Amino acid sequence: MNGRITVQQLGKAYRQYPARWSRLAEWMLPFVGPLHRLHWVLQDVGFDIAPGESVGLIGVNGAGKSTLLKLITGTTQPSAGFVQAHGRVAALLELGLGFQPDFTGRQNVLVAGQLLGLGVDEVRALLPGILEFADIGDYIDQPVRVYSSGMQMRLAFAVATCVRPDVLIVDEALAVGDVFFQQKCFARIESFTKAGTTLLFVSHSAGTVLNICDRCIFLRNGRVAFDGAPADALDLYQAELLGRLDQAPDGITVQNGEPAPVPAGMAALAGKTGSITTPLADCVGVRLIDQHGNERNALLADQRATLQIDYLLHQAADDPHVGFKIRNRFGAVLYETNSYCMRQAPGPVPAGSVLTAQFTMPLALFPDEYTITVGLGDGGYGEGSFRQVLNYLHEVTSFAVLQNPDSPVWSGLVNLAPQLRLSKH
Ligand SMILES: Nc1ncnc2c1ncn2[C@@H]1O[C@H](COP(=O)(O)OP(=O)(O)OP(=O)(O)O)[C@@H](O)[C@H]1O
Repeated sequence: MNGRITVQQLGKAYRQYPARWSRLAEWMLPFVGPLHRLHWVLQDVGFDIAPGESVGLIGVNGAGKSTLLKLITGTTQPSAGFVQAHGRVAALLELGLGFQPDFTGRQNVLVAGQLLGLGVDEVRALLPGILEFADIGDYIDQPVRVYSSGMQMRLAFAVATCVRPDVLIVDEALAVGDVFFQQKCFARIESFTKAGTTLLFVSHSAGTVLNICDRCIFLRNGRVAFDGAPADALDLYQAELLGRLDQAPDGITVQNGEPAPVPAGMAALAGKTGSITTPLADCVGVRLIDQHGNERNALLADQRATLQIDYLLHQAADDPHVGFKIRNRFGAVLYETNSYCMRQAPGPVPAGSVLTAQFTMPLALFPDEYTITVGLGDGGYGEGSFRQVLNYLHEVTSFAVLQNPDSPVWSGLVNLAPQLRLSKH
């Protein structure tokens, strides 16, 4: 049945030779007998993934995740056992590797599309959508060798996902391009899974696995150590990362990193995926200012920063309110608020005036890239709804949070900055 992945007693071994010349010696002197030993990187792996399931695959470096994905896609052959993915399989593993450097992007799309099993006419019909998604402009008619690696990945992702596959295999380590493009990729992956595509997803991010997957396989030393609920698999994985799996697997829990729910009543702003512009107001500035008053797009974690948003009102507004939203690279909303929710109001603002809102806060975020969405509403009511949305700019800019050498070491999404008290009894 299309979309099913069957894996039975699967094993993969590589030959290991004691020295560089041994491979040659083994070949030239067969009577000496084998000089290699087999290094099993996957052993006795078995599972069945039903059509439409979203399954995470986790494990530390070297656990065998990439090898398993390559066996499923048929890029490499098993040494033992059986593996099959049924239906049309799209794999986002080594994106862009198949491109011919001297062909233009457009020519490569035609070739790559045919490798996916599409006819020339089908690829031509899909081309406008592919170009729109990749968004690399005139570069499409340049040879691929002049592309940046980000551009190659954009184009490769756009082609590989130009039709909905029955099985989608993604290695998140290849998370492509800038933060905006990553969000676009995740949105596309999500639309496929909603429409019934089976997803097998390698990830190191607990938040992403919990958001996307309904089941998770934890590989350890080339074997399936756990197959079941993502939260349990992540507990075990985290325990292995902490080096405690053998001692205390039950005593360790993982912060699941789920984004805070959107406050009730903010749907007027939060529910839109695109931007809204009206002739009533224009956003004329979104800037992040560090604690020394300098405008920056990269700031140190845990330091105070001010987000300044300036709106020029072309028409008088009775009760205007400014808001913002910060998302991470996976599109999760980490924080959002607006002046109405903060119980402050500038009062009526006449036409031609600029309304400036400054939100000052500690940037208690994990070092990474984030996007900012801003909005202006008029007439707040309820828990943060507006009679009228005057402007809403979805992901209008991005900024980076840099590691702060003065902060204690932590991981997760936000720095809860705990006060620690140790005692002995
Ligand atoms: N072609 C190869 N020849 C020999 N050994 C290999 C080969 N490919 C992979 N291995 C070995 O197989 C093991 C599993 O590698 P694999 O890349 O599948 O792990 P992984 O879980 O994907 O790791 P990572 O998270 O670092 O990508 C490793 O010990 C690796 O050195």
